[in-house]
Amino acid sequence: MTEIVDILVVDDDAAIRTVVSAALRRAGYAVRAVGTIAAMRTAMAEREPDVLLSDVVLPDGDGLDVVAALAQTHPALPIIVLSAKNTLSTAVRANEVGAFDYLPKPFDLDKLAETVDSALGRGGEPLAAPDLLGDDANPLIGRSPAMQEVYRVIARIVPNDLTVLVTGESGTGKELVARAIHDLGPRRHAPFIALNMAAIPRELIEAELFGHERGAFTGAQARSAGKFEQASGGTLFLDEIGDMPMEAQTRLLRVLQSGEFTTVGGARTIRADVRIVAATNKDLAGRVADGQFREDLFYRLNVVPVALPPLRQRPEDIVLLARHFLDKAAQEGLPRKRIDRDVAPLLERHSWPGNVRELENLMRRAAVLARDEAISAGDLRPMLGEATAAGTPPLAEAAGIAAAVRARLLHLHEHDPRALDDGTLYNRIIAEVERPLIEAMLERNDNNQLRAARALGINRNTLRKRLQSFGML
Ligand SMILES: Nc1ncnc2c1ncn2[C@@H]1O[C@H](COP(=O)(O)OP(=O)(O)OP(=O)(O)O)[C@@H](O)[C@H]1O
Repeated sequence: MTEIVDILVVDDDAAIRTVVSAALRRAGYAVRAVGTIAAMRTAMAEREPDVLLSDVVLPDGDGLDVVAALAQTHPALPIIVLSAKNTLSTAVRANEVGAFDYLPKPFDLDKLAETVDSALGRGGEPLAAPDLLGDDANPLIGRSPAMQEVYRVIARIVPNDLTVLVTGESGTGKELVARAIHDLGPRRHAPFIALNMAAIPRELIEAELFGHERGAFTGAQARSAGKFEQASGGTLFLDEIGDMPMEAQTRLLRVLQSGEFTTVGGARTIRADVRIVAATNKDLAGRVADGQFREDLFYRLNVVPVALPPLRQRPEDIVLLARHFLDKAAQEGLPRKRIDRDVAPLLERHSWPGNVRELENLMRRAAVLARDEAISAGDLRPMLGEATAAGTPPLAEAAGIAAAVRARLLHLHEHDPRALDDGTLYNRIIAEVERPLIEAMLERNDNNQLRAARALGINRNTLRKRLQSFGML
């Protein structure tokens, strides 16, 4: 006779109890389903189940508190948390309190059966030490299945020290994820230190990372602690890791292998007590193939990959994020605005080359520029560049010139690829950066060309030539 596996489902929603029970019975399990914590206790006293599936918000208490208690009293019982509160902190908390897995609602019934199967196979060993509790901050917004998958990965890596590589296009939230991993984990009381490889001169990267002794190189007048030392006990975020020069890569690899580093020009060896989170918007595997990135370092960094999906692949999140950014803008003192229902299709069909950052900037601009309290599709269309003939948004759309240029190139790649090869790209992009700069400096100097040219550090004739080329003279 085959052994009967008994599953107890706790959910106050009768429809979910019915659907889940039917799916699990079809998969060959015996199922009992109850709607409250009190009823669950009675059912557990009658007979201990082989797997428990519990909702988070229950009428007589918090399901996660119950899971935490059960993880102590019934360490062998695998518990799967079902939740409609699909936030990063729910995923992290479920993991911390010792749940075997976390399934965000609505879930796929096949996935449910699969999770129950693997819970039984695993024997219910909790995934994480149940002793740390993240705070309730939910820095990441998004309920799309793609973001839920990201939360599940983050929840699993938060409690340990594994090196993480966050990938994704520019503006998808890589830095935010790195901060969340730090803020929710055991190192949260120590510093989070970020270093952007693309933003510092190549020859200074090693000194920035490892620190230097007095006189280590020209200009090194005093000893300086590097980022590894500053981040001690905490997290070191290496942004744009794909831009790290080869020599620095070799040194970083050595640190990851030995757990120690030596300051530049110094004999001092220091133990590296940091968690490394690296990020890139480049195809790092491609760089390895081209010989621009060390393969061994790639594997060391890529212990746990977290891939952030571009915004255009998670349209369900767009309106949610738009509301969040309007709220944030209002908290920062910008006019409080809301979005009309009719804007959702417009936002959802835009391609978002600058991803979440582009949406955030758009909402800030709309908060300032829209006349009514409700932002309409009519307000947004020109800001999204839909009204312009070329269909390209102005460069200022994205924050940061490098990000703006990348966003523009992506946009051209998607909408007007021929423009990328027509031989005018350099001048066009430079003009777009240069013109607002010159305009701003003229304005600041009351249209006095000589003063504006001096402030810019260019010759007055050069300034005049540029103004002519812009048709401004
Ligand atoms: N899921 C999200 N929820 C809320 N805010 C988000 C989310 N993703 C990104 N943001 C916001 O969007 C902006 C860009 O995010 P972030 O700087 O983390 O992107 P990035 O991928 O590191 O970009 P880059 O590659 O250009 O450095 C930030 O202001 C961030 O707070």
